[in-house]
Amino acid sequence: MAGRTLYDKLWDAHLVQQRDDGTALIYIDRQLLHEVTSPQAFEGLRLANRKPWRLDSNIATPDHNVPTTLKERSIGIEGIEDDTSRIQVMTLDSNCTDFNIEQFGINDERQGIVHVVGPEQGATLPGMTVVCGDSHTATHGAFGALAHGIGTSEVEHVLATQCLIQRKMKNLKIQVDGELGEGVTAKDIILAIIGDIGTAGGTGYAMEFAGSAIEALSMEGRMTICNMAIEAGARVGLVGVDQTTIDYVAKRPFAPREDVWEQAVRRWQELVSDTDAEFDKVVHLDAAKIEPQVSWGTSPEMVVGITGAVPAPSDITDATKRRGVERALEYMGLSGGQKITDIQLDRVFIGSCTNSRIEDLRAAAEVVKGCRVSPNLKQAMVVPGSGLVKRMAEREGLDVVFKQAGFEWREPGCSMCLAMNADKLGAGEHCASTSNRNFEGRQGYGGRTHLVSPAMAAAAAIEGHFVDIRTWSPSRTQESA
Ligand SMILES: CC(C)[C@H](C(=O)O)[C@@H](O)C(=O)O
Ligand code: SF4
Repeated sequence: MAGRTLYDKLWDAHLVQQRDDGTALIYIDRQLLHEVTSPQAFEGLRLANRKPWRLDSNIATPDHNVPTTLKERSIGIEGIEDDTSRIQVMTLDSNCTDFNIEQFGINDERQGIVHVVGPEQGATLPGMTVVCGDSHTATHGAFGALAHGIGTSEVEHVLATQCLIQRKMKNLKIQVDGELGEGVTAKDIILAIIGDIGTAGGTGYAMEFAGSAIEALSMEGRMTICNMAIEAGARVGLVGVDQTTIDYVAKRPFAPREDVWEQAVRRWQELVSDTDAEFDKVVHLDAAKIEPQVSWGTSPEMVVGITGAVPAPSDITDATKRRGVERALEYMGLSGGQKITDIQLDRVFIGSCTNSRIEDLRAAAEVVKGCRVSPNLKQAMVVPGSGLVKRMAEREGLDVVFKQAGFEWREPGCSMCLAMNADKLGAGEHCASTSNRNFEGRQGYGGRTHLVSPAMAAAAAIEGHFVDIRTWSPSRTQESA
């Protein structure tokens, strides 16, 4: 028998029933819930007079609609000024109480973006199936877990039955070998991959990231990469389990206790693709060739290295492609051929489930230390991914570094990643953002998003435009400003 991929192994281990029509029933180990996609699911349970099948498999936290200013947060749910947001967060709260589901509520220090909270708590473990009514659930695949987003009716189905109807995907391997250059990060790897294969490149596949460059990454870096698998069209991103995975999980609140730990580790170590496993498609990338990336357009595949330029429509022969680029340039207020380093910024956002973990904040703080945010910016903000990330950062003094440089230091949540709360871009504003989507209006009506790594966002905040982090030296230190 041919070897199996990691995805095959996870699938086989959770298969309840294969049906003749190609669909299958799989068992779900963990469901994460947030306020946007759960209300109708709970309502459905209520109407059918059903109870959750396995209470302790569910964990909830509000993230999309929570305000990030201390002023609103200190009051709790009642303090949320926006009516829709307040109702959403309140509804999650009362549903969790009614159905007896564990929630890290708005004033709980463990609250945060669901994809930061799950792994941080050890609620995401190797070998699990993890679902959430959220497309960035792919993040959790960094642990060798089969994780993907689901729709609200499926949230209800999982609550009620602990199972999900799925079709098996194909296997795609993204092999990234070699060493990253100084200042080049996991975010640049995934942006470069999407730039290469396009936003449909992974459609229909479970996408496993492998190779020496992936193995060298921390869990934070691997999560950043799997987080954006969905932006490459794949619902599932995966990284095989190794010692880095196990070290991260050890002693987390929801991790297996001491008496079963060794047993769990032995099972987890099998969660890698067999050496003779066959993938339906393999893509190779050389890590050493990846530059810090900046997206210039309205899709994550519209991305280029920092030394590059915005494409000129006149160079594009394919008419459909040319029109797509023209439209994106018009929306973004950029001209063809413009150098990336010439793009002037209005705001800088460091946060989101892609890049708001402690390592991301450390990387950004390292860059801004002793510098001043450019006076040309309207705002530069740092939004930790969870209350625990925030506390850890504050213990390390990172909040002081950011504040002294002129950044706002906020409370945890999705924040400016998408315009579902008070943190928004104004029309026409350019934002260097560490998030994952740059669609039209994503960060606010008419807003213009440029996706970058935390280090690149931090340096851009100091200069007011993009710079090459590899060669940059700050023009504005705190002494000179
Ligand atoms: C609101 C939610 C359903 C959505 C998602 O599915 O990803 C959001 O988190 C996003 O990033 O666009
Ligand atoms: S941080 Fe952004 S991408 Fe992540 S879950 Fe929230 S809105 Fe979605």
